[in-house]
Amino acid sequence: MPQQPSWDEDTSEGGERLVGAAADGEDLAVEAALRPKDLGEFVGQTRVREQLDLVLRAARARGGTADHVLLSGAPGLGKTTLSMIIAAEMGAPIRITSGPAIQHAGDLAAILSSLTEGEVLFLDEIHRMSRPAEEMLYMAMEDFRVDVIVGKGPGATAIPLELPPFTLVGATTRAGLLPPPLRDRFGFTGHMEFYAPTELERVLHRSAGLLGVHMTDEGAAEIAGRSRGTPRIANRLLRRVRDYAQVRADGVVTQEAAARALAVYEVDERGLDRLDRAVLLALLKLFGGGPVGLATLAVAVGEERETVEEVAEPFLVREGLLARTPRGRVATPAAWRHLGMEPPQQPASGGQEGLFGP
Ligand SMILES: Nc1ncnc2c1ncn2[C@@H]1O[C@H](COP(=O)(O)OP(=O)(O)OP(=O)(O)O)[C@@H](O)[C@H]1O
Ligand SMILES: [Mg+2]
Repeated sequence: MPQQPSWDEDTSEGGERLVGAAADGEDLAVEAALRPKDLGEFVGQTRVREQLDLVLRAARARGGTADHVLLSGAPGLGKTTLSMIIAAEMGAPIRITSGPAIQHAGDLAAILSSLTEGEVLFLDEIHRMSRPAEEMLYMAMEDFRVDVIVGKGPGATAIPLELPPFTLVGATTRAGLLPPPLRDRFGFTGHMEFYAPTELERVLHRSAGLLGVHMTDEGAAEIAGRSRGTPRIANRLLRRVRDYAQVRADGVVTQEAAARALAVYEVDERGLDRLDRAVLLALLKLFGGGPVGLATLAVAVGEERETVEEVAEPFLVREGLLARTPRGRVATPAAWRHLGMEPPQQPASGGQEGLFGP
């Protein structure tokens, strides 16, 4: 059975985890300063960047408003950043709101009717908008018009309201949850991928420059490898390593300082933290690599079932360390090797032959 990617892996932990992808309070405070301001500064995402560049250039050349843009991808990959870049590149103001903030269609009508021509409306977590608001948005996106309903029951009347042309930028961690009629109304959809280590090194060098931190190339590589493909995590780890370098070394972020600092914070070379390793270790040591049921595995690590399933597993699956099979959780040979053990020659129990190919 194919694994459904789950991008919401870190939403349940309140951002307390050093390698959690959701923004915590400290992130929010520094992120504004670290956000790239234009497409040229935006690292990686080559395809999305090139496509978006064309969309925006063409719109500018026509002297018009850019098509509506949908950005999808895991937390911390740069959706909010890109929405601000879109506005900056168009020389347009940006209005920021989110799906959960729009409870009633009236809330949306109020926002839409106050937009100025060419303005960018950023709708974060667009998959969490209420149904009536969503339907109002369809018409607004397509015809730049909304029907404001006045009154109730049989006497209710719809008053049409013209809107100035605007660009909607929607962001979602779950593109699959968007109703097709909504998805179809975006002229351009950009899917954000996880970043390669070399791209994260560039993000880190840029951030170190802005924060006034001295960092060697090796230091950047060490942090990048532990950042789970996510710029937000890379920037957060950089701040922790900077602290360590200040207090225990000469302030320079070297490979050694980074490795030692992140060992203190229990983030290993591959970006696994204490919980991730506890899950793998239980799976290997107590259950011979599985298969074992989720409930049993959760008891063995002393965590809630949901914590194991939603917090630890998505990254382990993504890294190819753990597989979810109909018979239970199974460790891959890579998991054994990651924890410094030899994978067993024979499959842990019968019937697993062929699970990982020849
Ligand atoms: N391509 C990039 N180049 C440089 N820095 C980046 C890039 N993408 C993201 N960042 C940094 O990562 C941080 C998080 O990015 P951002 O807030 O845009 O993520 P997001 O996709 O909106 O996350 P969420 O789903 O949690 O809202 C920003 O502070 C920004 O500095
Ligand atoms: Mg965001």
